[in-house]
Amino acid sequence: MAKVDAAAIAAGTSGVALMENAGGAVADVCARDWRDVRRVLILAGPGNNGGDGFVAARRLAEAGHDVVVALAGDLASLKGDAAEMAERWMGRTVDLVEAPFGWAELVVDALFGAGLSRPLDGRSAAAVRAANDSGRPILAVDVPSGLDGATGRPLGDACVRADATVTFVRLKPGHVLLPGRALCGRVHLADIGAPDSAIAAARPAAMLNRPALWRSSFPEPSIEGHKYSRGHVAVWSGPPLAGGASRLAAASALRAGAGAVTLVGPRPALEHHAAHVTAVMLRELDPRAGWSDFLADRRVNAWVFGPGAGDTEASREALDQGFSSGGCAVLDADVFSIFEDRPEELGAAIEDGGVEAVLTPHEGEFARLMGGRVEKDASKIDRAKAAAALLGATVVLKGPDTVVASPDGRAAVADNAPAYLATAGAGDVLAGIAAGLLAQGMPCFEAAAAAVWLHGEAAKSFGRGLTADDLPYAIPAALRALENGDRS
Ligand SMILES: NC(=O)C1=CN([C@@H]2O[C@H](COP(=O)(O)OP(=O)(O)OC[C@H]3O[C@@H](n4cnc5c(N)ncnc54)[C@H](OP(=O)(O)O)[C@@H]3O)[C@@H](O)[C@H]2O)[C@@H](O)CC1
Ligand SMILES: Nc1ncnc2c1ncn2[C@@H]1O[C@H](COP(=O)(O)OP(=O)(O)O)[C@@H](O)[C@H]1O
Ligand SMILES: [K+]
Repeated sequence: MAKVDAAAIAAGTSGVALMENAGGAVADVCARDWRDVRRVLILAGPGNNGGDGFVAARRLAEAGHDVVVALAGDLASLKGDAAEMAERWMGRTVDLVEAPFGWAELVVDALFGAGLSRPLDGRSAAAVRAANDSGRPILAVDVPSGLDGATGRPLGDACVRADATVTFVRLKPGHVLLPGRALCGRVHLADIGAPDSAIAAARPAAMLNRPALWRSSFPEPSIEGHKYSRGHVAVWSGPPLAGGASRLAAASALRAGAGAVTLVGPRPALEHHAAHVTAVMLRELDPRAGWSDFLADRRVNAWVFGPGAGDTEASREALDQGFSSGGCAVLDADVFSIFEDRPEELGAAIEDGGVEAVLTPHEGEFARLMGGRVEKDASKIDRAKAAAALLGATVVLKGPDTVVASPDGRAAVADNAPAYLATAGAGDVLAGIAAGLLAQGMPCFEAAAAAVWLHGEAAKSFGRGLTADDLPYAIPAALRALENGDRS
């Protein structure tokens, strides 16, 4: 944002004009979201975030509100645009320690924004705690004070827990990554007049995972097609009594539009599968020919390995055969145990086999696979990107804020998964959807991002009470939402 602001100013929009628009947007949200509120307390910090607070104070007072500004530090030490805005504020200013929380009906947090560089301490930390404990609604300016906008994590113990946040120009990672997203409340994005050329000057760290990112490569069934032209997915089945995971993946690949899906495994496992599946095909693994022979069949376009696979000699051998067969693969679950603390070897196997791979670890599996190779304090976006670069594969780092990262540096963050998607087997469904899309020819990053979005929409369409068994049945509703262009 510093780059965008600087480029906007260089292109002729003054810093004061940007700040006026920023503070004005804050005042607009106060008036719109808190219609009946009259008494507004504004906590103003020592930098430009505080400057936005002074603008909001003036604009709210002009609109008839009773406003008090509680300033951290003294007026004389304000600089630049913030000093200018403080000068234009004619109302009451008190010291931060005297902030009248009991009097206020709404608190505007303009203490620290993008410039926060260290944990809050002393009076700022005390004011933040008092604001959180006051029971008054809090509207944060840019980011809740104490939150690191680049990572979505508080820098220290004290952090504002806002009911809403007004940010400017573009969302920051901290507005979508957890716990930041929860600390921001409702997020409003305001245009403050930074020209597009200024925005283009800064490369975004990531995009929100929305259909616009991948819609153009989403597969459409062709009237001239047949089941195999819609793609054939092979799912490796583990041993009997661990078959649920691979069955969920297989059913989901079919629902995502693959023309055919086959579960491949030892006969005792297939006997269990046979009691459950109908449209999914079953193929007994030929111990002499093996998994690679099945994959070599030209009609297999994507394979899934990991859900319910087991970390056994047989599955290690099959995984090796998979790598040497090449093709598109979704690697999940037990693959991360097999390659525990050996991501370089996994990356080499992917590269040597010429495999187009999508890896879908949750945080625990990610830590197991990567060992200490990725800096744990880095943002979830940067951790996923680092792993994608090291592995030469698309990495889907799952959770409430699933990040999809490509080795080419692109990243997308999902914000559409409902909390009740955290249910056993949901990850197996995601692996299956991704494989179904890969088999239909979608490139890895796009297939993974589309799968994550459909997974979240499917869960939402079903609602609470969702189990992973329900998820494949909910995929058609997500596909309809996509078709109807509900989201952009
Ligand atoms: N033209 C623009 O740029 C626009 C900017 N806009 C607004 O400006 C905000 C960014 O402003 P900013 O860069 O001045 O940073 P801000 O968040 O106010 O804090 C910096 C001050 O805090 C201090 N400080 C840091 N950590 C601290 C700590 N723990 N405890 C105590 N002090 C600490 C730091 O001191 P230092 O670290 O240098 O010692 C510095 O004095 C942005 O979020 C948006 O709201 C909009 O108006 C649009 C136009
Ligand atoms: N709090 C949450 N909110 C929304 N989605 C979540 C949350 N926690 C996990 N998920 C999603 O649920 C799925 C769980 O997958 P995973 O951890 O592999 O479980 P399993 O191995 O049981 O299938 C992932 O897609 C993940 O993104
Ligand atoms: K703030």
